[in-house]
Amino acid sequence: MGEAPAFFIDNIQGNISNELNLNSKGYVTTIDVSCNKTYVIGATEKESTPTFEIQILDKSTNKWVIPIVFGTKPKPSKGYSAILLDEDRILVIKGNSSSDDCFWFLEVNTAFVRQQKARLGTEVAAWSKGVIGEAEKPIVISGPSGVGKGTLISKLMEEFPSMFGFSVSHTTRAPRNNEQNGVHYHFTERSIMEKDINDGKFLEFADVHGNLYGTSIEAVDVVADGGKRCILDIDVQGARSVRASSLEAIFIFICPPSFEELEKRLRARGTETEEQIQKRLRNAKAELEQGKSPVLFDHILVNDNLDTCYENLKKLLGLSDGIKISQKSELVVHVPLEHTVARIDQKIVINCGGSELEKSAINSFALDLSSIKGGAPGRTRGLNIYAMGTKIMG
Ligand SMILES: Nc1nc2c(ncn2[C@@H]2O[C@H](COP(=O)(O)OP(=O)(O)O)[C@@H](O)[C@H]2O)c(=O)[nH]1
Ligand SMILES: Nc1ncnc2c1ncn2[C@@H]1O[C@H](COP(=O)(O)OP(=O)(O)O)[C@@H](O)[C@H]1O
Repeated sequence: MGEAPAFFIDNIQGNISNELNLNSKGYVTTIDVSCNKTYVIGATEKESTPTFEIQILDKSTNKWVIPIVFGTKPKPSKGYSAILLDEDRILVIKGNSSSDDCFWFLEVNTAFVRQQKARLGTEVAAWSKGVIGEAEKPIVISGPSGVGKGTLISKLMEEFPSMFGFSVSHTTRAPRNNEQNGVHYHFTERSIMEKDINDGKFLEFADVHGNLYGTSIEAVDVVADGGKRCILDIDVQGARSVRASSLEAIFIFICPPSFEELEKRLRARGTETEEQIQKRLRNAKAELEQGKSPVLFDHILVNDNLDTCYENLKKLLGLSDGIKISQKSELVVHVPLEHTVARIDQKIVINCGGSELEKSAINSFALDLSSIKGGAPGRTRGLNIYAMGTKIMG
């Protein structure tokens, strides 16, 4: 069992404040990581915009290093606690915040951080927001161009608007007449997308029909943040990449009743030139071969009659017996400015103090980190909260 104080310093003196260039309103926490590095996490209010800054003191050389920081930073509060977990990430608990915004992880030696350190040859840290509970498994839908993936997904989203959200992919292809940027795709340039891929922002990407397509980690997280189940419309290569990633999903392959029917639909849609249609049909042959793989896909649906196929899709998603009621708890825990934290194995005990009793029904609870998943550059999910030995969230 270790102990970490909840502390904030409102009058910083000496080398740390000089190096961090904090003004008098800054708040700073130091954490020793391994035996030779001290991480200084400082919240500043430069030009009235609060921000977090990070510096590392390498005790072996006695030098300060400013790391490249990935991920979305938390908005600083006036007090926070920090506790090192397994030498690879620091849990930062924001005071005066509720549980949908108070748990953040500063990753210092996770696989993602090590990968970026090796790529950039410099110190790297990465923020990841902690989220209570787990998101429902995303649904990956693949199949050749023109088979009806988009049509089926639109039907599902129309019938169950509060249940499903679409993962908006990035692509380098030009928008079609009816397509809106940010709704159907994020239309982008290859050089920008390649940089973001290198920065680790993509869950998967692939060259499809001569253009780059990819699912950003943010695209999937945004849907889960809204309490919805994410649907991905991606090609077979992308499905394979997601299968190999840490994201657990359900994989569905949509087949045409025949190759001739596929060609007919593609032409009837009227969105591609003859050259593009030929390219899509050539690729469809390979995709139909790979789509038969039971290792890759959990379900195969033949889209012959649209209504029948849609009913079958709903059936395998457990939706044919009416709308499923969301099991999400609405309970939110408040962590006050002054609190203490202590670590017991994979649990962090947060004591909010007696004075907060009236504000919060729970004045002491345990944050269970034994099932955390994901992490930078996305959210860290699977946190659970228990009050006085009783599980209340997650
Ligand atoms: N790997 C991958 N494939 C994608 C992504 N977004 C779309 N695709 C696939 O790219 C292919 C072409 O999509 P699109 O240009 O919209 O044409 P359509 O399938 O004929 O409607 C389809 O197989 C999509 O499933 C993505 O983010 N990643
Ligand atoms: N079962 C079906 N029978 C006939 N036409 C279909 C069927 N499903 C989809 N379509 C039509 O086929 C075309 C291609 O469908 P679309 O959803 O755009 O395919 P994808 O997203 O897989 O490329 C569209 O014009 C759509 O209306």
